[in-house]
Amino acid sequence: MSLVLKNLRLPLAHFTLEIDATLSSRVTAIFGPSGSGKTSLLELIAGLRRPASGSIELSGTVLTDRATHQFIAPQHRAIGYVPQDGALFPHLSVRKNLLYGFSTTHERPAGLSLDHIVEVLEISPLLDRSIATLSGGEKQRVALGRALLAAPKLLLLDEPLASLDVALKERLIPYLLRIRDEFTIPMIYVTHSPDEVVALCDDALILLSGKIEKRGRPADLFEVSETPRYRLREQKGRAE
Ligand SMILES: Nc1ncnc2c1ncn2[C@@H]1O[C@H](COP(=O)(O)OP(=O)(O)OP(=O)(O)O)[C@@H](O)[C@H]1O
Repeated sequence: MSLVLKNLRLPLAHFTLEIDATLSSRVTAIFGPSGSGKTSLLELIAGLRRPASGSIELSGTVLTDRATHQFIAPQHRAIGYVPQDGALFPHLSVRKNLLYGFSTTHERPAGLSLDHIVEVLEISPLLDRSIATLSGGEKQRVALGRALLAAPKLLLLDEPLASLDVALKERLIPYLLRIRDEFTIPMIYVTHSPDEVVALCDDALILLSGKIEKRGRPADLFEVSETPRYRLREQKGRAE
């Protein structure tokens, strides 16, 4: 996967988002303080917003180019976007939420079946429950499952663990590691947490007032005082 963000500009309330970067890692972190433009950047990539100038190309396909007036609508980008709140349909069952993404796609790589994703995310006991009855962590797993079932070429995750308590975060990290390692879907992962960057990501962009302040390998950008617990749990094959 190669995501080329070329001279992208998007004026926001207090600054202009200005990004020029090529992303090609398995998991790229976008890290930065609140209001630094992380969600706005994901929305540009998803096609929910249009840049004032610049272009976005995903593995050779132009998604947006202001100069040539090209613009592929969000539903035709093959990009899975899990916004901060998960955006599930609250009145539908877990199964129906999962199948919503499933029914809109045609091509399906091996492994991206309903049964396999339900197994990986351990959500089979939840299938007939309504979304309204789920905990925060269960909803996050269903939102991930729904996005995966649409067989995206790229998965955008906006602070998927932000609203969860520490214990639940630790329980969900192994599921994200499984997604990273079992499916070959690259991810862009927005977070405020250095721990999550180090546990999950191969490349990290630090955003400040809409500009890339720093970029590098997570271990070079963040101090890790001890081996992350997340990794140890994954190696034991535990994902409770
Ligand atoms: N539609 C908009 N028009 C103008 N300004 C906007 C718009 N949407 C967001 N902003 C502003 O742009 C800045 C960046 O917002 P954004 O949501 O991208 O930040 P963020 O880094 O994702 O923040 P958080 O970590 O709090 O979610 C903020 O100052 C926000 O108020």
